[in-house]
Amino acid sequence: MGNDLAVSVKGLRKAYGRTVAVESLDLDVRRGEVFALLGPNGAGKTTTVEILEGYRKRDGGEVTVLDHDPAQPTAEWRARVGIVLQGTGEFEELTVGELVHHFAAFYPKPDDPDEVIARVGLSDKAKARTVGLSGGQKRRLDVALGIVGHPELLFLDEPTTGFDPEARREFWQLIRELNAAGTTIMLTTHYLDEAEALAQRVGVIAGGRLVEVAEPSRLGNRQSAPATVSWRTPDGSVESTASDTPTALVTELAARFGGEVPGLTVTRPTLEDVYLRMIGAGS
Ligand SMILES: Nc1ncnc2c1ncn2[C@@H]1O[C@H](COP(=O)(O)OP(=O)(O)OP(=O)(O)O)[C@@H](O)[C@H]1O
Repeated sequence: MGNDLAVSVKGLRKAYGRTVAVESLDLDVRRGEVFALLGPNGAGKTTTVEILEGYRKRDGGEVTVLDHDPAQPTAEWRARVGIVLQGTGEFEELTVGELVHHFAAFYPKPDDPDEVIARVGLSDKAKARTVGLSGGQKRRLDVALGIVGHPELLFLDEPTTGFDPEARREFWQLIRELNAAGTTIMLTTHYLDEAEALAQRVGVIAGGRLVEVAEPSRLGNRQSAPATVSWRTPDGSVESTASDTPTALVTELAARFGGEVPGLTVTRPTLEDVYLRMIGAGS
């Protein structure tokens, strides 16, 4: 059947000896979406993603990636899946241009390597040896190598770790452009703002199990969680109340104060608040 899921996982299990890394994991990634997998260190993200990429064997469960079982990878299937690896140090003597052209040759229908280099913002470094690139530039090169084969599905493992704020913003823009051009993207990240900025849906994994999948704004019922309304009382102390109807409360406060409410703030739980609660680390 023509499938609208790029990734389908049911009851995935993987153990390393006595360490159960992933247990009873169900997960879907829809074609065309950016899906972010969030979770603390050791949660099972890399294990899961490497099983999906066809680089680790699972112990149990059903897994389909682009209508194919990744435990039986074929060259044709691999060409449809892009993987952004962390660093390709063994090619340090090659230039950026040489390396991207070299990788393009592995694929049946690659994109134009020079266009890919431009898309990741490395045109002015095309003739530079990769050994001399900065950390952020190396990461862009990793992305170029991951996308030059024109993948339908792209895996990114912690793509912006070590980036400065400007490089992160530029990288996010690149991911959005790839996604707008039709690439399905699955990324793992420790950055909640990154998941919120990029992903249509976020999966939170903890202790090898999927705790929740939701749009970032809906995670942990964030939107409908009570708001905390705070204000300063006439004696100078700060009063705080959790309220399901903050607008009504603010209106009442405005009437009580005859206009401006001193020190007024209205907040809802941040993505970080609900995330920390989910993984059992909240205060
Ligand atoms: N090759 C391996 N051999 C033995 N244990 C492993 C191996 N790979 C992972 N593990 C264990 O499996 C569990 C899940 O690890 P995994 O690398 O999948 O987590 P992660 O969510 O990617 O973590 P991080 O955010 O730190 O990268 C951990 O307890 C880890 O120690």
